[in-house]
Formats: sequence, C-alpha cells, structure tokens
Amino acid sequence: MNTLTGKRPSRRRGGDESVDRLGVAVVGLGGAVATTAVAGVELLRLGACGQDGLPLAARTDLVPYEALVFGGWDVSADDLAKAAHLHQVLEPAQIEAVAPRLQRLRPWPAIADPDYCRGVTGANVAPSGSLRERTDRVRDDLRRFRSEQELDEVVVVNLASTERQPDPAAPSLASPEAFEAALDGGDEAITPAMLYAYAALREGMAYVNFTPSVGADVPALTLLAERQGVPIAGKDGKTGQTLVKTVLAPALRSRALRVEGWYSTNLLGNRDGRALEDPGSLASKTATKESVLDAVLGYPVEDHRIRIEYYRPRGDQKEAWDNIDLVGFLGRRMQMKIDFLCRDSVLAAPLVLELVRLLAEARRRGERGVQEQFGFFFKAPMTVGGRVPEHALHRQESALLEWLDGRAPRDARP
Ligand SMILES: O=P([O-])([O-])O[C@@H]1[C@@H](O)[C@H](O)[C@@H](O)[C@H](O)[C@@H]1O
Repeated sequence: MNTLTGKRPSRRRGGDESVDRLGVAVVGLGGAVATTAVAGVELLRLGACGQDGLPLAARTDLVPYEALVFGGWDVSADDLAKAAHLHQVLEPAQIEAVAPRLQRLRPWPAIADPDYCRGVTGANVAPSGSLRERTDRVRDDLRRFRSEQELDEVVVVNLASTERQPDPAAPSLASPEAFEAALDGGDEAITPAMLYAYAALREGMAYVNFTPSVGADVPALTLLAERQGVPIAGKDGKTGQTLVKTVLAPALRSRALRVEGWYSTNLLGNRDGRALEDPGSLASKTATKESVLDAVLGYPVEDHRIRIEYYRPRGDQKEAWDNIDLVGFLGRRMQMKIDFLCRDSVLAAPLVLELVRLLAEARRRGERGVQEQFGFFFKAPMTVGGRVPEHALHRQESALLEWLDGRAPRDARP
C-alpha cells in the first residue's frame, strides 16, 4: 500500500501500467458457472488444483488468476459456499477447502425482470424503479466495489440466466442518444442485461456477455463502447456441444463430406436448464447454437435441429448427443454419433476466467468497442458492423493468438 496515495503499488509489465487487483463484477454471481469460477480461483491460489481446462494458463503476460477479485449480483442472496453446495459441481472437499473465502461473498441485490426471464426468479432484487434508477444503482455498486476493494480495473461479466429476446428493431436501441432518452422515459425493449452493460460502459469498465441474452450487442451500446473507449465481447460461451461442432464441421467441409442433417440433443438439470424451459429463453439459446453450422459449411443444412431438455436428475452433468448424417463419394450415406458426457460449468468457468484476463489486456492496449479476436470463446461472436463471424475453432484460435502476440492489426482480423 502506498501511504501517500492510499493505493497499492502497480506492477509494471513491459513499461506499461499493469493490474494488481482485477475486479470481476458478475451478473449471476450465485450461479453454477460463477461459483465454479470463484472457487476455482481460490483453489488455484491454494495450489490445490491444476491448470487443466484453462486454455491460456501458459500466458504469463496476462493478469494472473490470483489477481482476480470477485463481486456481483444475484437474485439469490445465498453466500457462495452455500450456492456451491447447492449446484453440486465441485466436490464437497473442494468447497470446504475454500469455504471461508466463499462465505464472505454475498451477492448484491439484482436487477430482475420476470418478463424477460421467467424460469429463474428470487427475492434478492433491488427495489423496482425507473430504468434510470436501476442503472444508477448498478453504477453505484460498481463504484463501491472498485473503491472498497482497491481495484485497478473492473470487468463486468454477464453469467445470468438466459433472457428472452427483445424487439431488435426498437428505435431506443438504435443509438446511444435514443437509449439515454428511453432510460428516462421507460421502454420495454430495454432488457436487464442491457442495463448492466450500459452501467459498465458508463463506468468505463470492459464488458463480456457469456450468455445468449441481448446485452451490449445493440447499436446503441456498441457505439457507446466505442465512444467510452471500452472493449466489449460476446456472446454465449462456446463450451461443449458447439465447441465440438465447430471443430468437426470444418473437417467435414475440408473432405467435401456433405452434411445432410445434424441433430443435437442436450439433457441438463442445472439452473440454466430450468431457465431454458421457458420458450422465450429457449429461443435465445437455440438461436446462438444454430448460428454456427451453415456459416462453417458454406451451405444451408435444412435439417439442423437443436433440442434442449431440462432433466433434473442430471444437474450440471450435461449429456450432449449428436447424430450427423453425411453424404460421401458416389452418394453413399454415413452416420456419425457423438455422446459428450460433460459438466457444463466445469467447461464454462475457465473460459470466463480467460475472458476476464483478455478484456483486461484489451483495456491495457487501449482497444475499444467489439473485440472480434475473442470469438474463440463464443457461440455467436460479436463482430464489427454485423459481418458474419468466423466460427471454425482453429481459425478463431489463430486470430486470438496473433492478437496476443501483437501480430494482427485490429482492423485486419477476420
Ligand atoms: O456450448 P454448448 O454445449 O453448445 O451449449 C450449451 C447449451 O446447450 C446448454 O443449454 C447451456 O446450458 C450451456 O451453458 C451451453 O450454452
């Protein structure tokens, strides 16, 4: 601590101002993904777990995992130790090892709107008020978090339950000015996810949307991010089934094996699965899951089906089953079956940790607006000017690594 300024001294990397304490303000802090991410960092800090599942663990030029400081909002007020026990992602012994630190984390009251997310509700909600009052409240939370925790930077991450889509053509979403006016006047096209995104941007904080909800991906907020000089990335983490799809589909295309149909089923019983029982929320998720295949193959697959079933006994242990119908040489048909018995939050949490570190790096480099080079992590990567995103994982990885190594000028990325 510097006794003159009252601030901790900053480490310096390569002559640049660096980050000692990186705040992570999570929308949905009590959820399975967030509790796994927080507990994971605590276990890493204790040296009680390895780095499997963390794709950028070798990048010592990024903020270390141990520098992350968590806070955030949730509709449940349970502390994170209790939440972690409920979600049953971690072993009880893993939770016990870090319980004192998890118990100290209690979510702040959330901005919730049951009209946008019917499946998951709770009592830990901020008093309702105008849209402006709600964003003011979120901004206060962020400022308090930054000062109380003596943070150098804060990244805001959306990990909340999936919302239904708003009307994308609503005039209030078309420009920052229209959005500002709508905050004062009220507008049902403005979703809770957008309120958090707006608050982050106005506070000059980077924003990541790991959900299919519409957050910063409307013209009003992408433009605001540019103006505020803040990097943003999204959306919807590419964790299990879609990860496999975007590895396999480029290979099938390379071998000219025509995909006639691709049937993808998901069985899961976690809180996300419950949220997706609502048809509005489900439509948001299937839209991001559907978006990848035609773009990778270069032709439409009429029979690309996505099914998501909430099946409680599985909890977070998701089964993602795929059947692929292929046509090869001489018109002969073949089938391929994949059964991925995965753990939803174990796949997702490390990606969240990497994204937070990357957004901090983008901020350090003075990047602003949509960060396409982080498309590697998303099912529906945000792009500049709405161009079709790259979905093939190997090309996304190259773009990310080139950016990390400083080889790709920002406007030359795919
Ligand atoms: O990444 P992926 O396995 O294709 O997609 C998954 C969805 O099918 C699932 O419904 C959701 O709960 C997961 O968080 C993840 O988004």
